[in-house]
Amino acid sequence: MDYMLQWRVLPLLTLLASFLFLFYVQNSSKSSYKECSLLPYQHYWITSKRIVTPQGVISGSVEIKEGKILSIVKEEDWQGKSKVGHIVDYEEAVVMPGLIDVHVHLDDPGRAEWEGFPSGTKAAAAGGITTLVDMPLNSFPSTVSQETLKLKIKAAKERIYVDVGFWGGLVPENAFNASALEALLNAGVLGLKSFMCPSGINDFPMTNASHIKEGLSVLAKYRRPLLVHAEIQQDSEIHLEAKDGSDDAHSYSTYLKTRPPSWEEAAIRELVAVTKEIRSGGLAEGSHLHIVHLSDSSSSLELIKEAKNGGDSITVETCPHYLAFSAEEIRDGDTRLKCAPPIRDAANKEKLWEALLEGHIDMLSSDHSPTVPELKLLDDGNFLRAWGGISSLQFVLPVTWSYGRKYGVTLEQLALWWSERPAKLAGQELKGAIATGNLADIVIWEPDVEFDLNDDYPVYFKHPSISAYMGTKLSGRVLATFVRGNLVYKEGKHAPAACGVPILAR
Ligand SMILES: NC(=O)N[C@H]1NC(=O)NC1=O
Ligand SMILES: [Zn+2]
Ligand SMILES: [Zn+2]
Repeated sequence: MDYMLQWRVLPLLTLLASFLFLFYVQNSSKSSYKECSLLPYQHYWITSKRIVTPQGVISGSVEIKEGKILSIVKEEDWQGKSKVGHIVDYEEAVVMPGLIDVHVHLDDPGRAEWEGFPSGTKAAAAGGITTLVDMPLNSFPSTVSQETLKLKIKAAKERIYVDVGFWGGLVPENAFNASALEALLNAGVLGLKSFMCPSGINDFPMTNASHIKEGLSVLAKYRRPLLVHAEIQQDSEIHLEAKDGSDDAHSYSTYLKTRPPSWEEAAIRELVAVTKEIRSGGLAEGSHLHIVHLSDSSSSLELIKEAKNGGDSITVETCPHYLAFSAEEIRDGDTRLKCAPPIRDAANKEKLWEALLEGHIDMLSSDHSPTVPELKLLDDGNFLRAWGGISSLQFVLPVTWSYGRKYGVTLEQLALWWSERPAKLAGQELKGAIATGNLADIVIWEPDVEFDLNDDYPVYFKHPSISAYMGTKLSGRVLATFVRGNLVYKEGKHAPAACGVPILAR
């Protein structure tokens, strides 16, 4: 090519390449929009004989348009109504608000080999969870500042299949630094979380009552909750070091003795004293305390009931593993069931169910706290050294249903414990119920379909072998999960693109 010709052709080629590039960018963003959902409609109806609404279970249809619930029509009012849009008929399957799990450790960034945003949120979607709130610890660094929250958001971006909010950490380092806490809250955490005993994670130290009081008073201005892991180590108990390495370390009863109910009781007593102080100081407006994963259904629960009756703004959650298992049945060396506070005896479990059914326990959460199999020490079975935490994220709906049936649990109760009340705690007023104007976060499931959690079962969270539920039979199969109107999961298949969004409080 001669020199002059090159001069004319090159700019033309560059122009052509630019056009092609722009065309590609435009179209790839268009196709990724469609990849968010396995259903190619923006306006459609979900029909079923069993739709769980705050007004009860109805037979009818839910109209969804551009991610929101546009209307809910009962079957008897359906005739004569003009039906614009596609109809998906789920017949007898249950249509319920998507679950909101307010207590999940996704460990991303920093310990993504334990769990991760893609794996954790795929598991959530397959289990009917449409929103989860990520805990500030077990990832690295811990989410204790504006900067570390940014790292979380960056790690979550375009990698989450359901919506994800974040709790920030209240730790000694930031507790007396109101401007640091405000920066973290302004950056969008939905509230703060702290520990009253060692957390098991070095960069997440425990707090005392004065840290907690400071945290609660800053949070009150934002009307966001403080979540607390309520256990305080008591002196009188057997020393871990003395027992470690002995045969006893393989027996569950040894571990159980190391964390008696008095640990929970001491923590809750102290927390209630703090809320009383805040009230007497006239600072209670907007302040809210949430106790995570209650296991002790005796004295600790009584203290919570008293405080609630006295007008304190307190809520409490428990987890499916405390409702499904009891200490008596945990085999020696089965560290899959090690968690803190520990799973207690069968009588304690019965009382937990009673408290839940009577409304003294407000909600449920998974406390999905995974690790790698090596740290669960499954081969060795040393309860004192193994990682404490139960992997369960994908299974919480069928577990609550399967174990709750014998107590007469209703679909409305499931929606209350897993959607409505968690939505309120997380400040998500457009989520948590199938109601006109809300976001279309919905799970479709078949309560009577049983399945075995065997090795062939598709589990999406990492390391299913450490989950205490593997090897059990459950009832309640999730058919489909919709997040803001996107069908993100359908019968073993996820939408191609991860279109969940980070939820930031403002
Ligand atoms: N660090 C951490 O996730 N700890 C959790 N595990 C557990 O069993 N209880 C917890 O608080
Ligand atoms: Zn905890
Ligand atoms: Zn936890």
